[in-house]
Amino acid sequence: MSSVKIECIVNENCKIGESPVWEEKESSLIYVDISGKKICRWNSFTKQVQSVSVDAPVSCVALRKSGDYVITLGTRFAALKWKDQSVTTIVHVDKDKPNNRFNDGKVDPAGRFFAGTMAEEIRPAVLERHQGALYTLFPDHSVVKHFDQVDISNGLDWSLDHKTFFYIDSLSYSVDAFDYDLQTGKISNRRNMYKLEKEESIPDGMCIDTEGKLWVACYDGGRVIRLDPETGKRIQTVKLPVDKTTSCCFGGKDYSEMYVTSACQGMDDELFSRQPRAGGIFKITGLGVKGIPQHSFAG
Ligand SMILES: O=C(O)[C@H](O)[C@@H](O)[C@H](O)[C@H](O)CO
Ligand SMILES: [Zn+2]
Repeated sequence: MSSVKIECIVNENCKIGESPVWEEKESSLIYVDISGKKICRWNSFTKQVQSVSVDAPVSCVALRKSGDYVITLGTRFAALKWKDQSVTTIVHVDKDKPNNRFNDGKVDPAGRFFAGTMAEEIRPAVLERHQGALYTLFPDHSVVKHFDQVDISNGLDWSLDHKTFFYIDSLSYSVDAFDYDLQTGKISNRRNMYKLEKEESIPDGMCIDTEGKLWVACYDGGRVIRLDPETGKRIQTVKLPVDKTTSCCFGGKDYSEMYVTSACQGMDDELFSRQPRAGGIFKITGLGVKGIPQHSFAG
């Protein structure tokens, strides 16, 4: 019955590919290579990748209402103008933590940019613990810290009714839920929604589909899993030909395709020779579900 097909659409070895975002107006997939320090744009018509190099780890990219993009660069929220390849700092966070950098981020349904930080890794998943925090950049460029003590700030998306915020601190091996107040952007009432099984390894990026189910990329698990937040159960597993799957988003025509980023940093030669597509970008078709367009930062 299943006609799930997986294709490597960008056969380049991102060190840490992350933050895939479908940009409808360009029919393109935007993503970053965190330690490769670049923002990339894959055009679905030409199949070509353009990129902008920056001077620090760039951990996520989001669309901006006024056009162009917002990014998290080192410990800064910044604006990126694609044409002139110019980057301007909006706000600096974690100023007292020189070893920190931002990690995953996403824009909420009201146009606020959420992103969290972490200590720089010594090697994958090995880092000074509890150094990260979760922040929101509001459209007026003010910043709020929601909580700290985070290991690796990841995941994040909102339920379709905007009443729940889903979040991952990777080293907790769980997907958490919060109550969400869309009016204020406040989160409360943290609880565990799903605990990863051993072979699923480390939860990383995630996205929601039009049925309200969550798709989580499993770092070192070589898969994306589909979770039902109502029951806290896994309902589907899709395996990929690389272990270090980092994040996922829906895109393409009608948002019926899933795009998955991956990483190769920290792999030894033996593993790399068995997984030469590590760090590539993958497209999954035939899932039979669709996603929703990403929100744009309103500031
Ligand atoms: O992509 C990210 O979110 C982090 O920046 C990565 O470094 C991995 O998640 C981490 O290595 C897994 O533990
Ligand atoms: Zn991540």
